[in-house]
Amino acid sequence: MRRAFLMVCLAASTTLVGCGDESNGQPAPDYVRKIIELVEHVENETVTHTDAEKVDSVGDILTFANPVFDKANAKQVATDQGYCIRTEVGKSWECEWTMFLADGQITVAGPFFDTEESELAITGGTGAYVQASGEMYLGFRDVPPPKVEYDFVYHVIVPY
Ligand SMILES: CC/C=C\C[C@@H]1C(=O)C=C[C@@H]1CCCCCCCC(=O)O
Repeated sequence: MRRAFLMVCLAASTTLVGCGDESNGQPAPDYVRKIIELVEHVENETVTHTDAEKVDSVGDILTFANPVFDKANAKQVATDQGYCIRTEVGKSWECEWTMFLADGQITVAGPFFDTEESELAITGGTGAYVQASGEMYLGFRDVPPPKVEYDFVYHVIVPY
């Protein structure tokens, strides 16, 4: 049974499709891995300060809702919205946000570091991304001020 399952599983596999383990004797659901590369343009962000006298303090809340472009940074393909809470002044924030793509939503949670790139966990999704998991890499893009753009690379795992 296990051998037959593995053969079917391997036969169905491509670089994007995998098979789970059989820990309880039953074939685990297959899954699709997808890499989605996007460029976020920071256009709408607001910081609500917990201490009106300071520009940066623990507990500050940053909310945002931005347009998101394709990998070539040529065409808008999505929007996002979310928030981050300041956890360590000058160093890090903790964030949650939703990416709205044409075929569904992807949610993430995790850190944003002021001077380092970060990885966030994919926490779920809707539409084509129901039960999504995986991780998202956030990278800084070198663009002339006052522009701010981020690379968002989603490594999504979706059962099918
Ligand atoms: C300038 C950063 C603006 C938007 C938020 C980012 C985004 O769109 C997705 C994740 C980012 C989270 C940024 C958290 C903190 C940035 C601090 C910038 C500031 O103090 O104004």
